[in-house]
Formats: sequence, structure tokens, C-alpha cells
Amino acid sequence: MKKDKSFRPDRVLSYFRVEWFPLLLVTLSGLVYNIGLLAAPWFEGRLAQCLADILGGSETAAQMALLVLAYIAVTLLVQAARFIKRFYVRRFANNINRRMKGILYANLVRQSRAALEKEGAGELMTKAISDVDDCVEGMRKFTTEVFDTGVALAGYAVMLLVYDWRLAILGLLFTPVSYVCAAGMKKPVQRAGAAYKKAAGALSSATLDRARNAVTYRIYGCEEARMEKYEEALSLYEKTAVRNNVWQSALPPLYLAASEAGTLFILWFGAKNVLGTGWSSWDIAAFTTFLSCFTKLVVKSSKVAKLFNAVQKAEVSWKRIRPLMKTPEQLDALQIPAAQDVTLKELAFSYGEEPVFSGLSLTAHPGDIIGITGPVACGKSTFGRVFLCEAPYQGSVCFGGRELSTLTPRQIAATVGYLGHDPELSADTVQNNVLCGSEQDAMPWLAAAALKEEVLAMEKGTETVIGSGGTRLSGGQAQRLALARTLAHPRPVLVLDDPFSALDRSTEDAIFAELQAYARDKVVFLISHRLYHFPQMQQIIFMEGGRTTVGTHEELMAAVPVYRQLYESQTGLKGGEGA
Ligand SMILES: Nc1ncnc2c1ncn2[C@@H]1O[C@H](COP(=O)(O)OP(=O)(O)OP(=O)(O)O)[C@@H](O)[C@H]1O
Repeated sequence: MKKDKSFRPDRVLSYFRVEWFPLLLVTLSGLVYNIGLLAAPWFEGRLAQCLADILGGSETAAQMALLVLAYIAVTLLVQAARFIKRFYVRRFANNINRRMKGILYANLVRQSRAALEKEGAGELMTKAISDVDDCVEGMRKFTTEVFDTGVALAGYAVMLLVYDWRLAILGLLFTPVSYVCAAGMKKPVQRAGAAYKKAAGALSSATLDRARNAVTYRIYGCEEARMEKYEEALSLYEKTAVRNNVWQSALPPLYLAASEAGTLFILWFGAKNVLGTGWSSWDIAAFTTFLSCFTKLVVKSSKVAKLFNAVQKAEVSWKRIRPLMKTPEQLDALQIPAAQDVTLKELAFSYGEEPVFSGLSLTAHPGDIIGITGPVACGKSTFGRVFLCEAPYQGSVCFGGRELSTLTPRQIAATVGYLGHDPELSADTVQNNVLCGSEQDAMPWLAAAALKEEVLAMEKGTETVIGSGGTRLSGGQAQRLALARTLAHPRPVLVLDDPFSALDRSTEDAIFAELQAYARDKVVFLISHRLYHFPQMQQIIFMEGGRTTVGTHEELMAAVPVYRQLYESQTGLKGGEGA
């Protein structure tokens, strides 16, 4: 995609402007095609007249053959122009589709995790695929009809006016009426389209949910309940789709019928013209040409009514995607800062009224590993996500002298390495999952995550494809692969949320030893339910009931009975034995 500073992704006209070249060719070939179309009624009239003359004995078959040959030659030329026009209209539509999808995807993937989750996968997919397609289809139709049908309509109208201007005006009175009707129906058509899109998004979400969790729903016997939910989404989809289709397809034939009412005048007054008692004096050729021209004009003009529908549909989709159509932020190369102290002061976080935790203060130096533990749902993961700054926190988190929340998303990405519960693996090779496209050697990072031997045993080593979301891997392998990816992209602050939950003790020991070496120039926050290695950490944060206690392992063993009990029950050691 070429860069163009004046291009505005949120303006439809901008897309037309950048595609000026295919549009120019569409216009030129459209002009030739549509002016050429006028030849058809003219030739039809001449042929009818020639036949009458042959029967009357004033013309020969040779004259008819000449006319037919000329008709075929003109038709070939017109069809060649039509081919060029169609080719460039398709090209114009494809270029815009690619450009729009590029912009939409770039902005979609840079939305915050919370915004993406709120919208849901089904809605996102509907926007990213079908809404863009509908917008482009509307633009394609508009281009074809305005640059193409508009010219033909004008040509036919001029021809009718030349033959008999009074009859032309009378016959054409009905066409604007059908346009006014189409414009008047805009609101209900758009409403039906918007409802259909919403239902399509909900159905996609329900389908994804059922496919993703099919086994769980079967095992726990909730298939029936899910089925009902799915059926609800399906019925709503069907209902809105039918309603939308009715609005979309029932109206154009009505517009056509309204326009065709003018034929009655042409038959009546046209016959008078031929008989010499009308407004003009016509022969058979003039009558046939006029009628053929009028029919073609009406059919063409019904396409304009269809165009209203397509444009209205495109408007619905455009409204949905427009907030995402902005120039994607230009991403500079990541500037990874040097390690510095991390200072928390009176840190608190709340999703609603009540804080999940509060009053958390500590200073961590490069080389420190800080352990975070506590009972389930006490706020450990919430604490970890504070470093991503996706939602505002209270108090302060400083990296060196700078408040984390004042950094740009790009600066935060360069400062904080984060590994959450979900390994977020892609359906790609082991190599690409670790190094995300880089050609460097992935083995040192796989070794640091205690995964090297298992990868070497795979049929294609680091080139083994791990399946969608890592389905070919065990839970522990997936967890370690995600850890290898996090380690391969070093940052001065590292947040690891329960990275050992699916590992056995000896694997955990091996990884922790690697982590200690790795963390020499970093601050690591390690969230875990397993306390075996907590005596080797510089500080511990114990969270419970919204309160936080900070200290060394020994201090917490002395001061927090719950922590002491947890540690002793897991290790079988008493007091500070493990330290
Ligand atoms: N996005 C959210 N919106 C509202 N409440 C949330 C959200 N995420 C978590 N919570 C709530 O915050 C509390 C702490 O959740 P969190 O995931 O931080 O706990 P945790 O200590 O990591 O739990 P676990 O040990 O089970 O992993 C829980 O009560 C949870 O329901």
C-alpha cells in the first residue's frame, strides 16, 4: 500500500481518490460501452425498417446483410469496452478491499485486550470480513452505476427526446417517482441491515463458543443449555436475515414496475405518431427504436434503484467500522530501556467500588525476583496486569523516575515483558512461536524453559508446526514454549503469572535456576501458588482479603501465619529450613 499523506482512512472519498487510475479507465471504457449501447436500438429500428422495405420490394437482402455485419462489428467493439470496464471495476474494488482490511486489521489488533474481549470474536470477525466486503461492494456498485449506467441513462434520454420530446417527458415521469420511493425507504432498509449485522456477529460468537468448548459442554452435560442459547442466536439471525432480505429484494421489482408504467403512453401515443395523428411523424424504425430505447432505459434505471439498496447496506457497514478506520499508529523500533529500580507506592486497584488490593509499597532493584502469592482470587493476576496499564490504577508504579501510566503503549511494551495464564500460541512452528519471525537460534531460549530436549525429539525439531493454539503440545509444553518466547524478548521488568502451574517439581527447579541467571539485570515479578523457591527470592508480596504484606521469606514466615502454613504444607519443611 502506497503512503499518501492526504489520504484519510475515515473518508470514503479518499478511497476513490487514491484509485484514480482504475477509475479513469472505468470511465473511459464505460463511456465507449454505454454510447455504444445506443447503437443497439438504432440498429434494431433499421433492421425492422429494412425487413418492411424488403417485403415491400424497395430493398434487397444484401442491404440487410450489410446492416447485420455492421451491427455485429459494433457489438464486438461495445463488448470489448465492457470487458475492460468490468476488469478495472473489479481491480478498483480489490484494491480498496485490501486497503480497508489492512487499515482495519492494524487498528483492531492494537485495541486493548479489554476492548477486544468486550467486543467478542464473532463481532470482530463480522466487522473485519463481512462489513468491509459490504462497504466495497457498495462502492463497486456505485462506481459501476454512476460511471456506467449514468452515462447510458443520459444517452437513452437524449435519444428519446430527439425522437419525440413530449412523449419522452411523459414516459419518463415515472422513473423519478421510483427513485423518490427508494430514497424514502432508506431508514427501514438500514435498520434491517444493522439488526442483521448484529445478529450475524452474535451467531459467530455462539458458534465459536460451541466449537471451542464442545468437549467441556459434552462432559458436563450442558450441551442442551448451550444448544438452546445457540438456537436463540440462530433464530434471531434467521429472522433478521429474512427481514433484511425482504427489504433488500422486494423493493427493486416495485421500483421497476413503477418505471415501466410509461410503456402504456408509448404504445398509445407512439402508435398515433406512426399513423400520422400524433406529436411527431414516425416510421416503423422510429417506433421500434423509441420503444427499445425506453425499455432499456427503464431496465438500466432499475439498477439505480438497486444501487440505492447496495449503498444503504454499505452505509450500515461503514458506520460500524468507521471508528476503526484511522491511520494506524506508526510503530518505531522498540527502544528497550536499561534496567532500573521499580518502586510501588500505596498501589491499589479496583474493578468496581471495592479495591481488589491496596496499600502496596516496595522497591525492587535490578536482579531482584519478587514472589507474589496468596489464596485464590486474592488479586495476584490483577496485580500482574497493573504493569500493562490497560486500566487506571491508584497510587504509583515507577520504573526509574517515570510513572508507568505516563508511558506510551509502545514504551510500556519495551519496558515490561508479560506472560499471562493463556500461552497465546500461534498455529505456526516452534521457531516462530519463540522468535516471532526472527531467524535467530531458538535453542538457548528453549533450553532456558527446559523444553530443548522435547523439541529436539519432535519430527521436525524447531520447524515442527504446533497446531492451532498449540493443540499438538501438552499443557506443560505449551506453558514452557510461551515462557521461552517471553525470555527470548528480554525486557527490564518481567511479570510471570503462574508459569510453573503445569510443571513437575524437577522441571520447575531447572527453570528457576535459569531464571535466576536471566534476572541478573532485570526485575522479575513471579506470581505463583507454589512456594518452593520463595526462600530464594529477594522479597515476597502476600495478598489476602484486599490487604498486602511485603517482606523477605523469613519475615513473612514470622509475621503471616497463613503464609507459613502454606509454605510448610507444600514443602514439608518447618520454619526457615528451606531458606
Ligand atoms: N476484568 C475483571 N472485572 C471484574 N472483576 C475481575 C476482573 N478480573 C478479575 N476480577 C476479580 O478480581 C478478583 C481477583 O482476581 P485475580 O484474577 O486477580 O485473582 P488471582 O489471585 O490471580 O486468582 P487465582 O489464584 O485464581 O489465579 C476476583 O474476585 C475476580 O473475580
